[in-house]
Amino acid sequence: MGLTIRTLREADYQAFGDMIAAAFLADPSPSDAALERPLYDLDRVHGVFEGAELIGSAGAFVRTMAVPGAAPQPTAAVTSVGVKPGHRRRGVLTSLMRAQLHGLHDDGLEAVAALWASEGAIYGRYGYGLGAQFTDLRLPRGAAFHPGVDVGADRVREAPREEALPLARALYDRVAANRPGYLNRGAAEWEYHLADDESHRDGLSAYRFVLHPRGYAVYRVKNEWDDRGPRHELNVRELTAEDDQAYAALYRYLLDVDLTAELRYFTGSDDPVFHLLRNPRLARRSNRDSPWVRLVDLDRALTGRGYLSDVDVVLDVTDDFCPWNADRWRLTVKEGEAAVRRVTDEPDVTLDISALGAAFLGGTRLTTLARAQFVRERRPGAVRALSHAFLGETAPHCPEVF
Ligand SMILES: CC(=O)SCCNC(=O)CCNC(=O)[C@H](O)C(C)(C)COP(=O)(O)OP(=O)(O)OC[C@H]1O[C@@H](n2cnc3c(N)ncnc32)[C@H](O)[C@@H]1OP(=O)(O)O
Repeated sequence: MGLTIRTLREADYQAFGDMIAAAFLADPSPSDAALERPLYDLDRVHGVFEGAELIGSAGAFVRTMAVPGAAPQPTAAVTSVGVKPGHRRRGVLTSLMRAQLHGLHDDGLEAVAALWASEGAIYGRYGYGLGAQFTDLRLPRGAAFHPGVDVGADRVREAPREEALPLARALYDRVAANRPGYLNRGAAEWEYHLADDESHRDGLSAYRFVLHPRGYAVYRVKNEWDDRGPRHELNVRELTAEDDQAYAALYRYLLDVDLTAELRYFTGSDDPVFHLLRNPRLARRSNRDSPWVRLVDLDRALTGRGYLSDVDVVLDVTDDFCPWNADRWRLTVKEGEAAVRRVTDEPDVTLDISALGAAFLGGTRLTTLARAQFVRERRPGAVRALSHAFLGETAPHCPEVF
């Protein structure tokens, strides 16, 4: 039977939830389906049907994402990608990715798409590059800071969710725009991000909220007792602060919670807490990939971010999946202003669109990608100059999975 592809309608929502659950080897959850419904604009979820049966989907939330040196950019936050078991390796995902990326290009709203990949080998073929890495960080309770650390005198206190959430939201809005990789969050996104009924806790406690006048943290506790007593694990969901003193004060508080043995936090790869420690070797860190970034429209994406230095290079870009990007482009950054135009000049650098996606948030160096043979230099010095211009002041990080 032939396959058809179209965007979803309200009547498809239940089948969509059931199909995604089946794809992720989970059981359908009516409460999750209700929680997630406000997040979706079904016009932006593509479905593949075999006859009347929905067998695959790919959605995109409309969000903005902070980028280096410029205002946040509208970003397609790609989500709910799945194909039913039994229908795989017949090209369904490829047809979904094509419909989605070509649709985004036609709509002209978002020049960039980003996603969290379930498996690392899936999205490179569609022009996504590894845009950031996050760190699974573990610190032992009580780990001391170096003697120069100032945690200030402001009180850090715990507060009920109803009191803490509005303050956390306001604070997040103030800082997120300047943190590459952070997404804007409306009420529905906050509800989803901090969903706290039993099924979301994975055996851990309810969320606890910690407030500082210029920051907040949210954590859960995994209870564990052994023959030497309590060895609870404090799982930080989010720690956000407006300045370095508040940041250090919140970490100090979390590191000193009685009964715990270890703090665990999926944090940014350059989280400065490593340098706050008197003995940095106490930190155990392992890095993972995500989010992955895809330039939907190269010229709009590259002019929508800032650059660390001026540069003038001709890029020869390949893009098998979105052919409108495959061309020679001159990127000129002068006094912080970027211009991008199609040219026929000899190229300085040859690269695939996925390398530009990887470098877009300012965390993955193009010089590193050149050493990994994703980027080829045609004019000596061109990759170094381009790589420097792309760097951000901090490593990008996306503190939420979408
Ligand atoms: C943003 C997100 O939501 S990430 C979540 C992605 N979803 C999941 O992981 C749920 C479980 N998995 C699935 O639903 C499916 O296996 C999918 C969506 C990953 C792939 O769907 P399929 O329809 O089987 O993919 P399709 O047949 O179009 O494959 C396209 C290519 O990708 C490759 N591919 C597909 N899945 C994988 C994978 N998990 N790892 C490596 N390669 C893969 C295929 O081999 C094929 O390669 P080829 O073009 O060289 O032949």
